[in-house]
Amino acid sequence: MTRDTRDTPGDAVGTAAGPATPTETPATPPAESSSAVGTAETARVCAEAVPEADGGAVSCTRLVYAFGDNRAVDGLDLAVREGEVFGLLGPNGAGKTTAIRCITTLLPVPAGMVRVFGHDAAGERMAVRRLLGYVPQQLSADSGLTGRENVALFARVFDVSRRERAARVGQALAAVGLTEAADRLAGTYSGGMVRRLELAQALVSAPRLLILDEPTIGLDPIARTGVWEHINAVRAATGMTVLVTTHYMDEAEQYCDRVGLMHRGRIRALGTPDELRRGLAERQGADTLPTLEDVFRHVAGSGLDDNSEGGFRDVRSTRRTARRVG
Ligand SMILES: Nc1ncnc2c1ncn2[C@@H]1O[C@H](COP(=O)(O)OP(=O)(O)OP(=O)(O)O)[C@@H](O)[C@H]1O
Repeated sequence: MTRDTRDTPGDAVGTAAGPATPTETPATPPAESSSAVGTAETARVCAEAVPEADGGAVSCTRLVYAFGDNRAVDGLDLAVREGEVFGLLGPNGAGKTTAIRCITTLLPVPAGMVRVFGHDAAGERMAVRRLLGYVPQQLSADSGLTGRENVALFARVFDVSRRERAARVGQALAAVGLTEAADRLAGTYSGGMVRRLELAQALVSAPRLLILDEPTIGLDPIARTGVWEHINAVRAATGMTVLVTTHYMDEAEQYCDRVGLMHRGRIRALGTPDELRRGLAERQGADTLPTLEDVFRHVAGSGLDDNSEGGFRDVRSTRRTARRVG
């Protein structure tokens, strides 16, 4: 198990480390993206894709983030409501991770606006970081430490008081079902246990917003279910908001209150999984209810077929993530 240097624990919890050094040029907001799938059909499906006025957990307004000429996030409007599980779906290279890294303050906000519980991610970075827990795609646990030591490390970075620390670490481990394995080296954990350990690391600060970037990638179905059960149990107990990216449509259907289908840097459709499926069935006059994947294909069109936005880097990243938890 190796550590990926793109997301260190400091990055992941976002208190000690500054944002990742940008290797990109700031972008200006797009008038209207040339890459947009700008059909009337899309416009109808996207009718809801406008941020709510206020009071939400996360709000992105015309967020743009570019790597050189590549607008990874291209005028993103997104509103996540307090207390919901919101799924950000999209093919490789859709811009999900980049958007999330702007929301977590690990990347700057070159154009547009990002707010987390009303705090400006550009101007109030520390306030934003204090409110969130983040499980990145890349490994954020150290195989040479025990589960308890890993979570304790995050508790220190999060500035959990020394008096409370041991109890909070124990609670976080218990919340993800790792009490018995807590004093074993993380290097001996299964893929599912590693993911639950990373969940405990993110939960130790009792965040109001938990952000998970592909939390179940590379896990078998039982381990995937286990991760979700623990997320849901914590959410039920605390009322925290969850923002999750996933490629798994079945997970989105089962566990997300609402989903945003992202493609080429923007949300192309937004709603509950059921609303999206029924909406497409109505538009197509279909007798049977389409799947969420059908909705996605309808919205993203041919862009999904060749994964045109997701090149070598994206595939490599996905495989590496899958391998390291497998
Ligand atoms: N550090 C980087 N340097 C250059 N280009 C990048 C970098 N990170 C992302 N990109 C590019 O930005 C675009 C969006 O990538 P991003 O990782 O945000 O997509 P994603 O939807 O999260 O994909 P995946 O599902 O594979 O994680 C892609 O074209 C990608 O190649």
